[in-house]
Amino acid sequence: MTARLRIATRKSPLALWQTEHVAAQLRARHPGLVVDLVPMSTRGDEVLDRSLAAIGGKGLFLKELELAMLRGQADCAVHSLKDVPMELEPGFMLPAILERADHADAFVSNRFDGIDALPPGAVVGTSSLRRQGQLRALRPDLVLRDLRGNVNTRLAKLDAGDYDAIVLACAGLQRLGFEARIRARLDAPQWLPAPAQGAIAIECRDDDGATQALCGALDHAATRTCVEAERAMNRALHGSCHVPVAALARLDGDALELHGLVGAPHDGRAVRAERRGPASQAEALGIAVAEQLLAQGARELIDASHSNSA
Ligand SMILES: NCc1[nH]cc(CCC(=O)O)c1CC(=O)O
Repeated sequence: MTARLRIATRKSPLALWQTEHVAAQLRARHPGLVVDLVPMSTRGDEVLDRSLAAIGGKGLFLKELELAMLRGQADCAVHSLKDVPMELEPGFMLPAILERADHADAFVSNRFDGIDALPPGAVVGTSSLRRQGQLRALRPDLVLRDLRGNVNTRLAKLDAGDYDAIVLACAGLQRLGFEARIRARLDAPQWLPAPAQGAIAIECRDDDGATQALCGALDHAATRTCVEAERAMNRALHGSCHVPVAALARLDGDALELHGLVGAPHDGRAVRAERRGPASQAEALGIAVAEQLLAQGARELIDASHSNSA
């Protein structure tokens, strides 16, 4: 019998690119394996006129794909790990986290070279509270406007003249062939990405050993260690995904270094923390950095942005 693996995916160009990338790697690792894509539409993709928080959070992007796995229509699903809730649905696990691509955010503009070059009162598009908070902290004068939709849609809105600049993830732009649109990389330690930004994850049922064995071949241990610390920090700070939290862990031999930030999109306040620990204690490091942030008042900043995010 020919071994076959069906991968559920969202239909956005970035999701399809990422799933094709996983499929190609699986075929290379397992000669003879037949890998098919099962593209699906999710509520998170369809409802564009309301904020994600208002319609139920980022988990919406996963739900239909998880149902397909429960119904036996797909064996696994591919996600951007930064869009995966800190707590997975019971019955699911991540058999592989692929090697991280560029973790940084990108400043994209048709007129300006970077945040510092923006004139007073310039209009910057992003719906991410994390990006809004960091922009506000650097430049209280900027006008921040919502910008939703997939990467291609957001670039089109910039080109239509709706914004002076927008902020996107470098990884998504690079994957879709838009690397040339990156005017500046917004990078650590001044600017921090979303927890797990740039990392692709495969999700499957935790009772499906055959799929776990096939997908496990793509797991990248160093990336898993880093994102474990980042996600543990985020988990310790809140329950939902729609909060102004940023984190970046880097592995240097056996030493793991984690930078964390909580911002306030509305007034530009921000608290930061950083700490090093052994790679074997990634989760504890994440919790320790979260505690440092909470000791500086992070809870108040998170609650303030919640009450304003609708
Ligand atoms: N929020 C959507 C999303 N989810 C993952 C990426 C980029 C790819 C990645 O982080 O791996 C993007 C686009 C963006 O933030 O610009």
